[in-house]
Amino acid sequence: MFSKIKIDKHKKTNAFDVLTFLLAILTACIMLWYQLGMNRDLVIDANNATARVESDKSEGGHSRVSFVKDNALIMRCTIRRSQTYQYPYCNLIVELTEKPGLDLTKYNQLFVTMQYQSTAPDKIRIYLNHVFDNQQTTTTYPFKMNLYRFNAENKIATYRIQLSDFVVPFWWICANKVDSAHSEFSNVKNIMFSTGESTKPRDTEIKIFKIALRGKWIEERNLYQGLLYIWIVWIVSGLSWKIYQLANEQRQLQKHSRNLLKKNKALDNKSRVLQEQAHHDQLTGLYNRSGLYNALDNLANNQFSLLILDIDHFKSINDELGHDVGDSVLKQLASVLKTRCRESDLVVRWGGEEFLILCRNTDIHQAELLANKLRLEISQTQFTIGRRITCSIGVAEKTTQSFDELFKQADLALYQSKKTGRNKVTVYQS
Ligand SMILES: Nc1nc2c(ncn2[C@@H]2O[C@H](COP(=O)(O)OP(=O)(O)OP(=O)(O)O)[C@@H](O)[C@H]2O)c(=O)[nH]1
Repeated sequence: MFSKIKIDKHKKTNAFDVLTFLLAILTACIMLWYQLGMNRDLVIDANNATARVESDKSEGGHSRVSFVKDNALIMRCTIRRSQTYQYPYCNLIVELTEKPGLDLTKYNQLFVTMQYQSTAPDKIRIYLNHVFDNQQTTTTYPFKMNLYRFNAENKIATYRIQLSDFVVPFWWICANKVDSAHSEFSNVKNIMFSTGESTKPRDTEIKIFKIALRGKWIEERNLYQGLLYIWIVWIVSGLSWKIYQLANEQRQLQKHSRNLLKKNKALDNKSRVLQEQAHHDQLTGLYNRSGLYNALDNLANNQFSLLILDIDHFKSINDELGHDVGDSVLKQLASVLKTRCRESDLVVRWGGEEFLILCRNTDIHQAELLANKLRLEISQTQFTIGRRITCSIGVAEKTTQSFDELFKQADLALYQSKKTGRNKVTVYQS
């Protein structure tokens, strides 16, 4: 009878939670993958590299340099002082590309596998030489030198250098007459290994076995930003979906509640009708026994009198004219009783041709008067059957006795009326 509202909230919540959990796992996997892998590598092997050497000779220096390619790029250099050039050096230049330059911004680490020997201690310099691709540059040099200095050991070792640790050397800033300069890697032509800044005469050897550049497929910032956006979109969509679901459920509940109210009202009406029917006699419409007992509950402390009215020789009407005619007499008599009694009186069909009239706030004398009035009225009523109908009445007053006792007293009085000739009113005498 009642419609069920389908709110599968639990299932929906679970699906959202499971998907959120999966997204969290996926996020963790991506972050782990990023830390352990997701690398892009550019490897320059000594055997395949294009390299050359140079010394300060071109600038008036006396240093000597030689180059050998034998499983490694080997530069041997003798640093010598000179009167004409005061910064002696040797350079081993490894070309990255034949084209103008390589974009190294996608890389963040430089790995160099090398060995360094020197008769006097000094640092090594690595330059990443960025070439300016427009001809309008105002600098003295056509390239920007990104420098990193470090102590190399006299054994084969791999050095890991962050590209962010490269700086533009002070002499380059001075030579180009600029206030400051930031390292730049978008168009790097070559990697240059240079002897240190010491002017002390010495013999040095630099062996380069392998150069590698490593970067991530995606920048760390972009990755975390992307993940953040995905989570924001997910949470906002999830919340919107939940709000939509809640609104939907609320609508359903409101609809259901309206339906229930309607049904409740209909049931109330039906119950009222059934209650009315249960308390009334179907033939006459008067109260029945159940209606009387229901009314008695509210009359416990009230003063009232009881009349029991019984039609005289009713059986003969039934026998002679038929049951239907008898029914019509009962209906007509009920109508007379209803019309003649007060609103506050309770007119009851007790059963068969017997009626009870319960008169509120009525003493025995008033009740007797009413009984006689009714008896007279009935005896003078023109019944449709065209026969005179009379009735006998017994009257008793409620004092302290129970209703059953009161009924017995009125019934005794009725019996007296019948016994002494009918069409009579008898008042119970205790
Ligand atoms: N038509 C009809 N008759 C009923 C109904 N209920 C009871 N009766 C009849 O009422 C008659 C009552 O008869 P009795 O108890 O002998 O009483 P009476 O004939 O009125 O005789 P007294 O009461 O002694 O005057 C019976 O014939 C019942 O069948 C009813 O609902 N309709």
